[in-house]
Amino acid sequence: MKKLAKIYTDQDASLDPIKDKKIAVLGYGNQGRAWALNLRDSGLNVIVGLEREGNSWKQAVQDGFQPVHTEDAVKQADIIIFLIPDMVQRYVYREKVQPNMKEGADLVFAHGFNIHYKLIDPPSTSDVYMVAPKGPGATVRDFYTKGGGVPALVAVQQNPSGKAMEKALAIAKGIGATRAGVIETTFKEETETDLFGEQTTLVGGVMELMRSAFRTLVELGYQPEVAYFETINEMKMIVDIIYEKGFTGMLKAVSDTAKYGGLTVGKFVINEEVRKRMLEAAEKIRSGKFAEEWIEEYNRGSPTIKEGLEEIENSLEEQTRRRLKEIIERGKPKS
Ligand SMILES: NC(=O)c1ccc[n+]([C@@H]2O[C@H](COP(=O)([O-])OP(=O)(O)OC[C@H]3O[C@@H](n4cnc5c(N)ncnc54)[C@H](O)[C@@H]3O)[C@@H](O)[C@H]2O)c1
Ligand SMILES: CC(C)(O)[C@@H](O)C(=O)O
Ligand SMILES: [Mg+2]
Ligand SMILES: [Mg+2]
Repeated sequence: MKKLAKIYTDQDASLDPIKDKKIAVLGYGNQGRAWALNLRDSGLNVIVGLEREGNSWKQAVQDGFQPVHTEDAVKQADIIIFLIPDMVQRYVYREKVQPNMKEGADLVFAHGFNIHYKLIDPPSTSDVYMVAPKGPGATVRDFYTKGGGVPALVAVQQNPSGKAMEKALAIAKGIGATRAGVIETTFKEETETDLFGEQTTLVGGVMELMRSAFRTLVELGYQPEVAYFETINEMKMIVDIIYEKGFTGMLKAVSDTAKYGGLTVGKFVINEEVRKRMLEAAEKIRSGKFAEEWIEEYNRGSPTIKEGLEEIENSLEEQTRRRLKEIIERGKPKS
């Protein structure tokens, strides 16, 4: 049998190792805002560090922080958390963090990309660890304010103090993750599985599955509104049941006709060919080829992202959603 994962919860974690430390949260976007607010609400000493006095700065001020420029946050910090885009981290590290950080300050990540692919080479005197929430930033904040927490992975890359894991667990506790549970991993495992998940399932796979089904129905002459409700809108309801009760619970909640069709046609559509492509996607991540391609895309000004977003925004799926928005809003539960 495979070794069971090591899981930590609230009883295994204490805020003590970081309660007297100054924590610099660099970035105030998806994760940055959630972490800064949760860590502050957990009684920790947070300073928000930002590059420019732009939208993030305004948002941080509105949330009661007094943001400072990155280098000023870094100078004071015992713990420096990178919550800026992955592609930006190495430049900010090189230009603002490394020249200004206190010797031995901790470097903390929410995703292993820059360390695993060796884009950042941290000083040997720093603890380097990761707390990677397994959910979007807005959910990290939402669950925390409602007494819960989004599960996370923790990993230690460098540990000159010998206390890196205790501090990783303390941060995980501070953002609410240990209220759920935190799994110990490595930078390699987190980086590769996170990229694989977002590409093949969470972001790419699910979206393209829904879009392909929508387009098939529309091409066959069915009304786009009917196709939208069927192949896109209902997904949330089905996934909510999977979240609450697993696949078994979901299969119980649908008709026998849906069970039979789902159990047979699901495998016909998502077949061995698709699995082969999933393996290819994993290989591209593991070999570093995906990282190389993404760095190159970013260096060219991310044209593929820009085109992709524009194509989706103008797509029939999104046009249909805009038409159905009021119905969807009206139908949402009121409490
Ligand atoms: N988005 C998520 O929910 C999520 C989930 C798990 C892990 N992560 C990881 O968390 C980290 C942050 O991701 P995110 O999605 O929260 O980032 P984001 O795109 O929301 O980051 C935006 C913040 O970074 C700042 N920023 C943007 N460009 C910058 C630049 N050129 N220089 C300096 N600052 C800049 C912005 O001002 C803003 O404050 C990444 O390592 C990511 O992989 C994200
Ligand atoms: C929220 C996700 C997809 O899980 C995260 O991994 C990201 O990169 O945004
Ligand atoms: Mg990711
Ligand atoms: Mg992820």
